[in-house]
Amino acid sequence: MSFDWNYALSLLSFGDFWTACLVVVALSVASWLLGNAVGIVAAFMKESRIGPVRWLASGYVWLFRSLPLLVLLVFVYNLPQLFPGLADVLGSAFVVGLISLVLSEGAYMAEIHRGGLLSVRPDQREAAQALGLRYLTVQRLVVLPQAFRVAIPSLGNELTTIIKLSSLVSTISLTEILLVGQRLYTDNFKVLETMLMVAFYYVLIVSFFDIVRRLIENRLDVTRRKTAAVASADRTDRPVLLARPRREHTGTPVVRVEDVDKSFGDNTVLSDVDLDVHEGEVVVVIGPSGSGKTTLLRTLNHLESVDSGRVEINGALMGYKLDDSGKPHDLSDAEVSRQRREVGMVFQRFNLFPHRTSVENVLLAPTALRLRGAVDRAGALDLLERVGLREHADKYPHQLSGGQQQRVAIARAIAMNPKVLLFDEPTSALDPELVGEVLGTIADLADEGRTMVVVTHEMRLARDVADWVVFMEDGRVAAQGPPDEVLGTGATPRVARFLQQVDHTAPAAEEVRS
Ligand SMILES: Nc1ncnc2c1ncn2[C@@H]1O[C@H](COP(=O)(O)OP(=O)(O)OP(=O)(O)O)[C@@H](O)[C@H]1O
Repeated sequence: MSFDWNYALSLLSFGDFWTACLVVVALSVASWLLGNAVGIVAAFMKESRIGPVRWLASGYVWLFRSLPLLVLLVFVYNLPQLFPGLADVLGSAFVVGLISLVLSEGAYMAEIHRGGLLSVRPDQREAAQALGLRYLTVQRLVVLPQAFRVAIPSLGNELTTIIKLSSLVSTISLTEILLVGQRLYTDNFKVLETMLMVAFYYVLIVSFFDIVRRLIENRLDVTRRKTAAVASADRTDRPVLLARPRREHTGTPVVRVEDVDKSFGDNTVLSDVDLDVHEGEVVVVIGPSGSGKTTLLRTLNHLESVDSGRVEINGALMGYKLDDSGKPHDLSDAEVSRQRREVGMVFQRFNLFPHRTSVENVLLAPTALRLRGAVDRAGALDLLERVGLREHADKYPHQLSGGQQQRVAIARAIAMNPKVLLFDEPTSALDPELVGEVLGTIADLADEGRTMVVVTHEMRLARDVADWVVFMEDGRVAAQGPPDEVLGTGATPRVARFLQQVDHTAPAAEEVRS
């Protein structure tokens, strides 16, 4: 018996196969889309802090990853025997196939999405929270797009798997490609010829979706875009900082910290901390590593809660409300997010959103929050102009130098027009030659009269830009006052020793004492 090529090729124009292809595509795409939705929900549930929610998701993933699809199909198909009310819905082989594939694939996709979610660095969530975005908005605009980009290759594989698994639905009489072939060869016994063409149709569909997957991957992966040469001609305001007239440490405080204590387990990180920051004042916080500077800064926008004491921004207690007996209760996510909009934050590692261009980073929060009078694209471009980066507006973070990224982060923070700007070691992650441009931008903001709290090891900032310097040691404010006093002749021996370590132009402790 010879292979009948003419017959095999004639099946290329056999209409039933093409109709069956459409059924396979519709079933596979619908299962993939719904499986993704189930998978994302299950992935979030598996990461939940609530035990029963986590157990429910784990149970689902465990059960449906263990069950063979064929068993599930037959089970779902026969459910109307137990529940006759389901006969209408489960009368269609397509619906039975869809439900079974979604349940089964959702379990696999949950693990893929969980991997994607875990790959998003926690500081991305923090940067979005610090902009005053609520939990769900943070997930939608910042976490999921980044997680999805990581998951896309594996999710593409799942679509291929689904397309192939859809052949199993022939067992419950869905007229898909395999069933069309089976019907043909039971009539004419040309098994090999028919199965060759069945294979051809599956390969065709899988190849088509492979191309689509690659296109989507390319589109979503912004890091594959060509890195335009980073122009060195952008404005780097001041090569050296100019000392500015000091502002008096008086008036109504924008930030008030009173008796704040904070521990991590047994480690007391802040103890009896008091601090006032007045409107238009630049407070620079210095001190040895581990003295609690960053933790103090993070309590100001409630990225870190306090154990006792109070933090007030513009007169409002940050993160808590007091009941009639004066007992503090946590504010809701929405209330804390609203408070955080008053406090801009710039992080040591910039924490720009890598899937958004510079201008989109600046616009993300104002657009998502739809605040009245919020900056629009023109406003965002103006802000980028102010930090000397107008011509880099459409570049992605990976196409910018560290100093440029930090200046975009500054523009992003001021786009919310906060009452106070916090800087957490804004130059520590920069190469030395890029430090000056960021310091210059901070000095410009000081000249504009912005209220700022800056944690830094840059003594130039403390000496030339600060109105008030706070020296922290072992979680306490060990000294505070105008820079000339704290860092100059009035420096305590401990501050003088610290200055000697970080700033070789400082006078030695002995000179200070004499
Ligand atoms: N989330 C956390 N969990 C546990 N311990 C923490 C946490 N954050 C900070 N700490 C601890 O708190 C102490 C103070 O840390 P913090 O980062 O505030 O100090 P710092 O003065 O900013 O130090 P550096 O100048 O090195 O950044 C350190 O001992 C640190 O290990």
